[in-house]
Amino acid sequence: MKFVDEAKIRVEAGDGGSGCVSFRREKYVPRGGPDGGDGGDGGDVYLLADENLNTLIDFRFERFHRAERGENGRGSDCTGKRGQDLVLSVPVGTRAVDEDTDEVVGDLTQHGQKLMVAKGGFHGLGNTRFKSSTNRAPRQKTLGTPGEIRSLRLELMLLADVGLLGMPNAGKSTFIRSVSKAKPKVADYPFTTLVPNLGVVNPEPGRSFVIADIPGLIEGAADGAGLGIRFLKHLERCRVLLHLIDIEPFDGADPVENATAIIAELEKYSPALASKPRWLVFNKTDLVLEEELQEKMDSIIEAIGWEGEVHCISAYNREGTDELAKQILYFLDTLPKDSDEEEGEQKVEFKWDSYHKSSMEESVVVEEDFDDDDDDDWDDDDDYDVEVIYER
Ligand SMILES: Nc1nc2c(ncn2[C@@H]2O[C@H](COP(=O)(O)OP(=O)(O)OP(=O)(O)O)[C@@H](O)[C@H]2O)c(=O)[nH]1
Ligand SMILES: [Mg+2]
Repeated sequence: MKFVDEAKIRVEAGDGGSGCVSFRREKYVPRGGPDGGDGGDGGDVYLLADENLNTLIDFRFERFHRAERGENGRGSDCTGKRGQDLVLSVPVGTRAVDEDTDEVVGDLTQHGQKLMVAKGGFHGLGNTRFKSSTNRAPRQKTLGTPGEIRSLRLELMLLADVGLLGMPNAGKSTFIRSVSKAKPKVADYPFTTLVPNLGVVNPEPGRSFVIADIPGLIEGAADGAGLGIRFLKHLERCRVLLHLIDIEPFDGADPVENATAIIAELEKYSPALASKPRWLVFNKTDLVLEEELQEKMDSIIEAIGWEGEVHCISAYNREGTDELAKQILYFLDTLPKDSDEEEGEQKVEFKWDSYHKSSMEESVVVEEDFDDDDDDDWDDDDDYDVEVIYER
């Protein structure tokens, strides 16, 4: 089963700054030569893989991203400043696809990997560059070339960070509805959920994780009862499991038996999965009187011999759910990352240099109405047919 998070964005690299036409004008320096500086290159747009991000949710809210334009050149041989690059952080595993051509721009597979997605325009040349023995007062300059504009589709194969475990009807789907935008079906009968659902939880701006809701387990699941354990494999790559316990099952079942059954099935299925960090979450606390709640929880915890973390929520009323989501986020931060050993920035080759060559060819302009207040005729042969061979 594929879970893909997707976002469409538009990236615009900065335009190159234009060259300048200017002449040195100074007392006691007659016939000062050309001194128009070059423009600066436009900034590029990069994607940077960041393992601290899990989803593309932020890109849904902010779609347009633009790098800085290069400054124009100025007189006195001043070169314009290069435009600043724009670096967009994306989760590791993101693939960038060009929306217009469906070409894969690149995959970001490792933390720190950097991919150029739009190249900044090249700078224009100032008139100093056109100086020659036959044309000592050139009035030519070139404009900067436009930065590349690209519509991108970012795709991310989602891996759930958090998996939900529990009996049918424990309220797993209700919980995922309360903390994310996912809307799996909720109903008061067992096995409402037949296929896993993923939800993106966004407890703090710019930070999020993915939670997976799988069909409920029952006793004997490891041997095929109910929907069996075939969905447990979806939890294998989760980093935390939440075991939801219905504190007041409406069919009168004993929460202790339910909880032990789940733990037993989990251990039977895979000791590795059973040894993952796991939190106990009591749900439907609204059905129990407040003064009895603690006592009830304590007795269940004692009966199953639980020593790990415990939380209580009412998924239906959204009580304690946001708090729990935040705690999960902080806990995920403390876990070691897969890629801790292999860090380092990697640049990926950029393929579209030819794009700029073509736009460069059209961009030589001549500044005809340049206000040259020096009326001497020391070099007035308007020699405009200067050949420009643009090289970086
Ligand atoms: N009173 C109360 N009812 C809840 C709460 N959370 C869930 N329920 C109800 O419990 C029933 C089952 O909820 P689901 O979210 O479908 O349970 P599930 O664990 O996803 O069940 P399966 O998909 O069948 O495994 C629904 O009728 C919910 O309205 C809660 O906090 N309080
Ligand atoms: Mg469900």
